[in-house]
Amino acid sequence: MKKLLKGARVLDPARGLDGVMDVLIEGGKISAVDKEVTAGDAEVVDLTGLVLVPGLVDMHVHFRDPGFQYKEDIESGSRSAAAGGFTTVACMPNTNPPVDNAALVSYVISKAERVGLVRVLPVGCVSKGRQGREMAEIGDMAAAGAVAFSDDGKPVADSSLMRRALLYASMFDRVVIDHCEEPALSEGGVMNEGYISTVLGLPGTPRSAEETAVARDIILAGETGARVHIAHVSTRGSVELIRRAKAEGVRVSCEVTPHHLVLTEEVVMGYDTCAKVNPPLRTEEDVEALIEGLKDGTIDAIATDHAPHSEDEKDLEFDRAAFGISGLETALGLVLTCLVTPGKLSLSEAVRKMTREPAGILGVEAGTLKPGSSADITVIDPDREWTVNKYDFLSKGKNTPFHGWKLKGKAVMTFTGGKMVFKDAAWERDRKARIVYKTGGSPRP
Ligand SMILES: NC(=O)N[C@@H](CC(=O)O)C(=O)O
Repeated sequence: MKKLLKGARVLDPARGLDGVMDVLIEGGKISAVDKEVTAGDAEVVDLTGLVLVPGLVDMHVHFRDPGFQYKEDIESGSRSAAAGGFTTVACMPNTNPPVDNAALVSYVISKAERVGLVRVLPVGCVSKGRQGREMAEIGDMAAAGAVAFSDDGKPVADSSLMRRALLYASMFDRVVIDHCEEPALSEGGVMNEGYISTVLGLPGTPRSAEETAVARDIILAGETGARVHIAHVSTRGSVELIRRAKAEGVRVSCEVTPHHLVLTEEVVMGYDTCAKVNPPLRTEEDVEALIEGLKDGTIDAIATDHAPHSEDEKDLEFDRAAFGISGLETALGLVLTCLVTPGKLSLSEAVRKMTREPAGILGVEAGTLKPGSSADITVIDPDREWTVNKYDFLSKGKNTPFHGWKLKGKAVMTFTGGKMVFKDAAWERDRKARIVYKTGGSPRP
């Protein structure tokens, strides 16, 4: 079955493409991207006025399966990803049991394939049971399809274990993703340490808890020559450390979440537990440094750290609630509204950090529209105005601090391997109505 996606602005930062073009899909693959492609027998989809980009890649999600499926499972997580415009996600192993062996890596892969909506790439644990003591079977897990290794949710606090894991993972050309947090400094902290934590009477986590761990990882990566990836960077100091390390040739990459780019600790003022996240939301100065880091290439990728929780785990006193934000369905809208529209980041830079860059860090073939590659495609309506409604989320996790936010720009169609895995029904209705209004006739089928 051939499909011809016609007339969109096609943006593929991996290949430096930006212009109105047609995209032909054949046998689940991209077969042509060009001005005026003709294919007589293809189903034609008119995308005039829309933006077509490679399927978004999120290198940091929590799908909670096995063990915590009441928060999310691979099916609900996949639906949520497709609705957010993501076609590839890397899934963290802080499940129950933790994904620390080849059998569990295979479980995640086969369940995701059965669901068949998006590509779910398992990240395996660095340590057995995520206990931070003994190294897990990294080689076995790599052979079974783990794309990276991390104890995310916890740091690899033992520096000797981290050093050995870096060396060992590099033998399989895999990256270690570290949740940088020095436990002795962060212990008990539930928000950023500062004036607001003092006013609210909540224990704070200082920036140094993150930065000392980032510094250690940089030193270990420099010494071993192995690659390290720093998850969810949140402070100005971390950005500066990583910038300096990159300039010195250390093989370090990092990501930032949409919530750390658009919110500060001030949203905690009302004790909203949906703003309780790890690492904590910081200050304006940190947000500015994170955006600067994105622009100058210090920060490679935007990743959601999609962390769904049940209502019972959030509807509690602030210090007892779970850490985490359900982020897949708001990420693109937040990036477009808060970074691209005000000119802080170009559309092309934003797309690059949500496609090519994370795919490159994980070493997976995704994030480009190169002919011959899998037809993983996201169609964005940059003018679509919408209001975040957590009850509309396809994720089981309704824990968002963005409920009620008015955003502009949205994924309206998502294709994985040429198959449409999401279409925004409300948007489609409005578009058809607009066409009728313009032409005064019946809408095109
Ligand atoms: N980011 C979060 O606030 N929560 C994550 C784990 C983590 O990275 O702390 C989760 O798994 O819930």
